[in-house]
Amino acid sequence: MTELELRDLRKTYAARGRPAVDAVRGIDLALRSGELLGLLGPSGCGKSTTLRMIAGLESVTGGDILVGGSSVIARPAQQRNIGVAFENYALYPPLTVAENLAFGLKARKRAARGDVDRKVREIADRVDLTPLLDARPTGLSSGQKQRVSLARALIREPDVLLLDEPLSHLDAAQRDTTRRELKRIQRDLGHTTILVTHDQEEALSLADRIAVMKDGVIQQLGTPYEIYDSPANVFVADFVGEPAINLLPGTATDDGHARLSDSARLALPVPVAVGRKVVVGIRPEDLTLTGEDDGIAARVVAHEPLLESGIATLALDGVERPLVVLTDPEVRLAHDDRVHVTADPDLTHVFDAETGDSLR
Ligand SMILES: Nc1ncnc2c1ncn2[C@@H]1O[C@H](COP(=O)(O)OP(=O)(O)OP(=O)(O)O)[C@@H](O)[C@H]1O
Repeated sequence: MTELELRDLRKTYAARGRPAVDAVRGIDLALRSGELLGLLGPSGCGKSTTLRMIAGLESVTGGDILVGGSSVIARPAQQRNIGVAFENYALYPPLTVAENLAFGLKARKRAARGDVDRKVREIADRVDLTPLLDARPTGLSSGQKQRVSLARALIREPDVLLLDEPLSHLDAAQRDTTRRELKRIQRDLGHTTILVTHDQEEALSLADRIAVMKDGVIQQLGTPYEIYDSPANVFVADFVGEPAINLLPGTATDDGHARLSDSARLALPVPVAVGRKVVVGIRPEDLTLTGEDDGIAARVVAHEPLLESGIATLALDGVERPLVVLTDPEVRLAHDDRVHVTADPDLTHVFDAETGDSLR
């Protein structure tokens, strides 16, 4: 299959009478053949612009896009052999599923009728659409529409597959099934794939590697574990993880701690210059309630006992921000209970308060 490479890719939207928008500010990415890369970031970070530039639907301000080692920048969309499954499905309502799939093929090149029918049947079989070939899009569920959109992108046997928020319109149950199917199909067919999403769960569960993006810049590139376990900065730490990581401002002390308030201190994982302003990050699942006198004293603000684990919101003495802790299922807490909480320094993150960069 084919590698995809983005070299210093840039896009500035410039419209007369309006300030220019630097939507993508120099992206470098190299995808291995068959790799699924998640491009993850909040609304407006430049994900869709990047996807549209790769597909050839948007002009490029600077940089290059290479498919299989050759630049495709001068080629119009139809000549790039890149399949896109759009978020809104972009299906033609008057056409049947089979006709929607065939349309993708015919639009590209004049193909013999028999060939088209064969390819439609093959791809329908691959993505479990055979029973729906004569249905029209309006009668389909969101998950089924998503599969048609995917099949239409795949029927052209693209070198590169682009998935635009593939699960965002599905309900929770459909999302799980579709996610598993998507992964299976992508693995089976081995397409080099970029999945654009604002949903961290979608990226973490599907991607081989994730590029976290903000303001047109990639903040961190790594495996889901690397991104989750070693976030490069406060933005990545905060964006990835549910419930979100606790981020507490503090000052480094001379004995390897961060002072959060007169009574609250946390051990730091690495030496930090005394007096340096830091932000300490601890994920809710990396905190432990002790009930005894070790750790930091806290007051329970709220506790949501859920099935697999509970979520406790605590107030630390003198600390403005609440501390969220994942609790064991058997734990029962009431408002205003006094508890103690400890953190393992190995699982604690520390960031520079000014730059937000990790100090680990
Ligand atoms: N055609 C356009 N003209 C001017 N500015 C644009 C245009 N398209 C996008 N932008 C701006 O470029 C930036 C990046 O937008 P883009 O749609 O790529 O982000 P995104 O991460 O995909 O967000 P979303 O998930 O909301 O689509 C935003 O500030 C957006 O307002």
